[in-house]
Amino acid sequence: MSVPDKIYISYNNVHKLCQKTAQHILEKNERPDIIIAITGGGLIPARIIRSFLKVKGEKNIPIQAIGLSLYEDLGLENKVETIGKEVIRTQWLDLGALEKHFDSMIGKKILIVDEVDDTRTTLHYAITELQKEVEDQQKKLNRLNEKTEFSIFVLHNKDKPKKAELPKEMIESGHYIAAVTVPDKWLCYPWEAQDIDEHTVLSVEQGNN
Ligand SMILES: O=P(O)(O)OC[C@H]1O[C@H](OP(=O)(O)OP(=O)(O)O)[C@H](O)[C@@H]1O
Repeated sequence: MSVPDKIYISYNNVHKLCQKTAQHILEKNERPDIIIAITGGGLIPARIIRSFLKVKGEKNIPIQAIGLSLYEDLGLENKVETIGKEVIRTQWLDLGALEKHFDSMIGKKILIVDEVDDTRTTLHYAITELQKEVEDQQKKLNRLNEKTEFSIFVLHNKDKPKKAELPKEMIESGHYIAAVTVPDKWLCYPWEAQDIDEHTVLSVEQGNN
């Protein structure tokens, strides 16, 4: 069967992919302490997976949002080709708010959530900068021996050559989780739909419900 040019994804499908991933994370006993959503596409999956990661007697997992945009998407001129510089921060962690839950991010399990891993530029930037953030805290507090565990969850990983890498040990240890790997096609998410009823019908026809 040929792959359609556009892949339609319903809200139901997003919900179930989050549920499946949460079960997987809980089975591995790796419930995160903090969820970091990459806005805007990571927000809805982050909120849904939090419900499925809820455990009786435990507090809700705090969600922090970071905003990352690719230069090309912002239409800026003088684009610098260096990886990392292709991304700009439009929003960053609120460490003050996090400190209401924990003393720091050091030693915590941190789940980064986005909807799609396309060229991997955004995720590479996110993990690199978040690791730096923790290292800075470790140096400041002289707590260099504690291990902070980062994981990534995306709904879809596009099967294509990537422009940037993720840490090798993250992939090898199963801390990179893509609920589905899809061909390099246009992904139509429900939150972008102008006509959600038609969108849902199309996604059901493609089996994405
Ligand atoms: O793997 P990459 O090539 O880096 O692309 C993936 C990123 O692109 C999209 O963000 P976008 O900037 O379109 O913003 P949005 O999430 O607000 O839609 C998506 O949400 C990812 O964050």
